[in-house]
Amino acid sequence: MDAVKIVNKINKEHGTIKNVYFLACGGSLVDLYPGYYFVRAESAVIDAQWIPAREFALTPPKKLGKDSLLIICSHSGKTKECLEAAKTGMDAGAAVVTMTHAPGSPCDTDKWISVVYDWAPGVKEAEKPQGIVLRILNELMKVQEPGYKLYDKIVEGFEKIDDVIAAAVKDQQNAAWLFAEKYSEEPNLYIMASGASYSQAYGFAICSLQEMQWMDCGYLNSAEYFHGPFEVTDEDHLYILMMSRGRNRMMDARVLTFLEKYGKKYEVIDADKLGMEAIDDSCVEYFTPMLFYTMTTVYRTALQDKRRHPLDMRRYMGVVEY
Ligand SMILES: O=P(O)(O)OC[C@H]1O[C@](O)(CO)[C@@H](O)[C@@H]1O
Repeated sequence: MDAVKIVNKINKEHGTIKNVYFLACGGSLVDLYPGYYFVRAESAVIDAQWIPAREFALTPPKKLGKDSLLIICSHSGKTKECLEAAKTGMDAGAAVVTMTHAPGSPCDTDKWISVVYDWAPGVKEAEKPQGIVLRILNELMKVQEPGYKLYDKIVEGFEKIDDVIAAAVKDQQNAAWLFAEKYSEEPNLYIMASGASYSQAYGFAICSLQEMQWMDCGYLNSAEYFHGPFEVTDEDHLYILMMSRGRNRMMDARVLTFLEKYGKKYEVIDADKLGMEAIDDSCVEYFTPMLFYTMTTVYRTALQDKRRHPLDMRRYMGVVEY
């Protein structure tokens, strides 16, 4: 994927981009959240919105127009909500970029800018949806914002993240097996994280556990835990806390302090203990969701093996009409 080429084309055809809409469904929507969060936190000129694709098409923002950019992801390339969102953007004159794993699918068309990504083991983070988005945004902000300072550190981060994640998998594997051994039959659990990594609490819950394991669970932003949800905390409730590295870590740390005092069953996946200090502090929070995504695959595979519940087994999705 050539991010410079993509941004040059957008720049030539649309001028300055003033708002970016991140649109998809389910797991693909999860992949777009860190990019949305990045623009929201780092850009002085661009507004960002992260919206389920169908909602976007039904209630398109009034601001949508030529100076808008849509970033859409559909792994299968044929989810109708995503195609509908792309059409809504095209009709409004916006720039549209789609990412898909399926070459030749309806998403992969020359009607708009289409990126086809690989998803095989060993594919670098820079070439997977989260990385593709961050690279495009890094180029876009470099071109549009003279005061933008993170460019080089992000490029450097991509050189390091794959090794960090590979080592982290080895370090966390045993903990994941033990977690599955202990909690495979747990009736309910909560997943917490914050900042850009909140996406991974959401994805862990809705994709890995609800969809792939049919396990009852909820997701929470660590920032919200003390505003209601903590009232259910006791020695019986089970939590998974993904502790980020970066500015938002203090919110996860506050949750941990509370769980240590009032809870008993909690699993901590800690970016600070998994090598993320290799990435520069100025941008590490935008790489941490890549680490946590891989961690969710380690935990869900451990659960699959222990529970003898195949990750690909579905009773509704793609099986019945809905
Ligand atoms: O990424 P796609 O192909 O548009 O598909 C979205 C669907 O795939 C999942 O992300 C994973 O099965 C679902 O959450 C969602 O319904």
